[in-house]
This record gives sequence, C-alpha cells and structure tokens, in this order.
Amino acid sequence: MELWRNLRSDMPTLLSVNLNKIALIRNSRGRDYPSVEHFARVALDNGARGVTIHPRPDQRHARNADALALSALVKQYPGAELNIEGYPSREFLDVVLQSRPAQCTLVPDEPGQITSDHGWNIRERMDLLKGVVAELQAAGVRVSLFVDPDPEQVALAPQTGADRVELYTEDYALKHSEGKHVSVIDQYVKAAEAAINAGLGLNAGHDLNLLNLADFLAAVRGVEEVSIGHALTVEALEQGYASVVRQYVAICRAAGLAE
Ligand SMILES: CC(=O)[C@@H](O)[C@H](O)COP(=O)(O)O
Ligand SMILES: NCC(=O)COP(=O)(O)O
Repeated sequence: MELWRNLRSDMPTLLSVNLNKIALIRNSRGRDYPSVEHFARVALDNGARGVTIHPRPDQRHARNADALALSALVKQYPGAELNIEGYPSREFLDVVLQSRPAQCTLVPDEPGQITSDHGWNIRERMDLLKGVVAELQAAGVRVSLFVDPDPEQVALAPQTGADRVELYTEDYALKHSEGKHVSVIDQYVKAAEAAINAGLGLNAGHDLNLLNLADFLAAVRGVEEVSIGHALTVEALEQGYASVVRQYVAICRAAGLAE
C-alpha cells in the first residue's frame, strides 16, 4: 500500500472546469450567449482534462440539455472527461444515463440549496447509494461521492461500491482566505489517506481558487482531479478565461512534480 500511495502521490492532478456559472449568465438572457459549449472548448483547448456541470432541479444554471451537448463535445477531445454532479433523483439519473459521462459525482443537495454545502452521511444513505452506484456503474459511469473531510465517512465509501470520493473543500478555502488553513489541512490529509488506503480514487472541489489550490495540493497528496468553477469564472472576468485555465493547469502540473 505504501508503494501504491507513493505512486499515487506523484500522479498529476487533473483539472475539470465547472461550467455552472457560464450557464447562469447564459440563462439570464434566454439565448445561447455565452455558450457553455464555447467555454468548454476554451477550457479543453487550454489544458483542462475535463468539464463539469451540476444540473440542479430548478435548472438555474446547467441544464439537462447541457449534459447531452457536452457529452458529445468531449468526445472530440481524446482523453477528456465529462463529470456530471448532482443529487440522484430519478430525473437526474436518467439524464446521466442518457449522456453517459465518464464520471458522475453524487452530491446530497436538497433542491433549494443555494450551493453544495455538505457531504454524504454514507451510513444513513447506504442503501440509496449502493443502488445508485450499481446502476451507474452498470452503464459504464465512474461514480464519485461528495464527502466532508471525515476519515470515518470516507472509510465507509467502499461499501457503496463507489470508485472515488470528492473532498468538499469549502472549509479549507475559507480558512485559507483567513490565513488559517494550517488549522484544518490535517483533516483533509487524514481523509485523503483514508480514501487511498481504502483503494478509492481521490477528487476535491468547492471554492478552490488560484490562491489556495497550490497549498492544498502540496499538503493533500494523491488528488487525481480538482473541479473548479465559481472562482475560476470570477478570476476570468479580470484575467481572461483561457489565461486562468492555463494558470490552474500549471498549478496542477507543478503539484504533480513536487517532491
Ligand atoms: C458539488 C460542488 O461543490 C460544486 O460542484 C457545485 O456544483 C457548485 O454548485 P453551484 O455552482 O450551483 O454553486
Ligand atoms: N465539485 C466542485 C465543482 O465542480 C466546482 O465547485 P466551485 O469551484 O464552483 O466552488
């Protein structure tokens, strides 16, 4: 396991650009401007490994139709992946099964939440998760569970059959903005170790940005994928989308080369 963990720790972290906020701006005028597909191409043309959307029940930003369109688009980029996030309602699952993304990240959001703000209570939802994971994997979709940085929850994830977990990083990001991330990073490290020791793949996301990503990846080794959208979109308002994507890709690459 030690050798495997060391091997994992040198894996390059891959960037998946979340397009929710492009979709939010698009929906504010009722036309296809800005185009979600255009910015997916900009992300992939500038080094992102994939794109992510989170179609919520109210379709406030990413829509079910985006899933189908992006599924076709990523096929034009060999090796690129679509990651669809969301609560496993029947409607959501049918969209995932229709669009067959490389990965589906299951998130325990209630319909009215302003954003994702917690991970799964895997013990409580074990039966639901087992069934959903099996259904998606039978369709060839890799499944990741959105989790708090809690080693005990992470250790339960393999019982669902899930392939990966995604560490919910809002608390880290908030503390990093206050210069206090050292106080919480250890719980992410322990949760990451629990994932790798359990044979799970490791993703991370939520509120990661150009200022906090490098410190996170330096401390939490073995992260295979970060999905980033909100801060990326805001940073792109000042610096340009292509430039910001290239900066994130450079940070991910540098982390993979770090000792
Ligand atoms: C699951 C997660 O942390 C984010 O990917 C989420 O998709 C953000 O959703 P909003 O873009 O609606 O805030
Ligand atoms: N899973 C996290 C994600 O896709 C994007 O989160 P954020 O960068 O929009 O906070």
